[in-house]
Amino acid sequence: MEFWTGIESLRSQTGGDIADLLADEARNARLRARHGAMMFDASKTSIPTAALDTLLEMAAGVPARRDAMFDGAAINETEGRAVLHTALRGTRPVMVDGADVMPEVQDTLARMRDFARAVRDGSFAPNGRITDVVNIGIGGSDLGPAMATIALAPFHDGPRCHFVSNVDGADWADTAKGLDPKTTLVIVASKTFTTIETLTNAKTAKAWMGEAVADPAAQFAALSTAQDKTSAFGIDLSRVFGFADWVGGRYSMWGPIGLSLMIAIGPDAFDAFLGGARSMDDHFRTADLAENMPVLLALIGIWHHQVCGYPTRAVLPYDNRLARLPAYLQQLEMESNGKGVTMDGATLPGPAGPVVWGEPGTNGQHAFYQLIHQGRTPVPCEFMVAAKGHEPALDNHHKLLMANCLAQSEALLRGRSLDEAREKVAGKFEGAELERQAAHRVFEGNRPSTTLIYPQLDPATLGAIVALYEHRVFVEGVMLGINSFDQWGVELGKELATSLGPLVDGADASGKDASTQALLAQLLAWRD
Ligand SMILES: O=P(O)(O)OC[C@H]1O[C@H](O)[C@H](O)[C@@H](O)[C@@H]1O
Repeated sequence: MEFWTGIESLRSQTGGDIADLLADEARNARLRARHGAMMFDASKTSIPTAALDTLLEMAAGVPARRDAMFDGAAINETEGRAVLHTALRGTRPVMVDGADVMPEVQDTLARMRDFARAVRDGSFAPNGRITDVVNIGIGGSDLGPAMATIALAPFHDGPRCHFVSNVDGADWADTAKGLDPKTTLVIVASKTFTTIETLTNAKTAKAWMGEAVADPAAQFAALSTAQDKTSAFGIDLSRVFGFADWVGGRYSMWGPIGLSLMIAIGPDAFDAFLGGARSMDDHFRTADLAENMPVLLALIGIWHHQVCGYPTRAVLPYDNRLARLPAYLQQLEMESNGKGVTMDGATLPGPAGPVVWGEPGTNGQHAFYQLIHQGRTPVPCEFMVAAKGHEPALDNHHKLLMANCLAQSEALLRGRSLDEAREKVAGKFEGAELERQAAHRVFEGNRPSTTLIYPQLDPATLGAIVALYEHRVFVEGVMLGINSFDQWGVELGKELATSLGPLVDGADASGKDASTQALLAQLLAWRD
């Protein structure tokens, strides 16, 4: 069925009562997917079984495209590239342009392991044992390892890892403050090695190190597809870890871009992380569409955004160590599917990806949940929670965390009726004031949420969660008929920043619009 025709046909099925729908256990079971020890439950949404069937029909083209991706076809058509981040964690041969890419992937992984071990055991110690690692990168060369390094804190047994991304000198300055240049390893992570933020920070780091050691470049490593540029920067090829252009930046933490994570948690735990993602790949490749977890997430996403018209979705991990997951998913989802053009160049007839945002629970509850519960625009909430924390002595905290997570999805579902609200305030107010006070305490309810649960956040589980979201983005992109693997929308700002460079140094700004001229004039006046 043609996608937008299908979307139109589904609109008449929206607005159902979730509590009523939940009475149908056969429906609920179809909205639950399991993989390994993970369970995803989407039964607290308004999707009726018939709509799920239609959405599954609309996804009929996904398997062929999925297989093309795993097999190395050039599905990133605007850049003429294969999309093979799955090969970075894979074991099967994959042919690109007639050659198997896996030997090189394995070889680079083996070099990363050797280097990570040498840093961790102190055999790599140009000016003393490495105590701190600073990853300098931005976007896909930062968010993945930064998110995962926080997520896997209980598994850290290597040097401390820091992440500098912003061109704002504050980022570097605040990070460098506590560091000893003699015992710091700087990893410059940039797929292209042309990103101005990263190169600016890398040069600053080199100068900082040069004040303390004779050969600063000896304490630098680089992660990039551009070895000519890493060499020009002065980094010896033995510490350059390359990858091919078929790895998209926001899909790259499974390979060299994950080096800082590997140094933090060790090569074995990193292997477990890859293994978790690989198991999700296998599930995605082989499970029936109706039982396929990434497919189910994608169908829920399409139901909420394209069919129901909800403009955003919130990712709410009740897992403090997943604090950076929403930021990571913002890039993964919004850079991949924030598109307005179909693969063949036509304007999309409807919206592509939604706005993705979020914060860990329970913090968000005391900040923005007010709007989620009583604002006029429903926000589909994607909760996640583990059965166990990593602090057995603080299990009372973990039980509260689980109770809060479940309570929020229940509150969104049930709401509070006017009668219940009246009961709450009866005795405190009377007459018209009672009615007024009660009205403020009404929760509409019937608000959708999904919940992903898992036994404990460990490397394999994190790998599986991230791969789950990667494939969800893929399925949504295929169904929308867009290219999820380019990012032309970030180019214009970069070009204009280059043209503004001389202007912030005082060059003639008369070619700029009136607003830009006024802002520039005031900024420059304040610099005098
Ligand atoms: O890894 P790099 O080449 O330095 O790129 C870093 C980031 O910059 C770009 O602007 C893209 O939007 C991102 O997809 C990319 O991850």
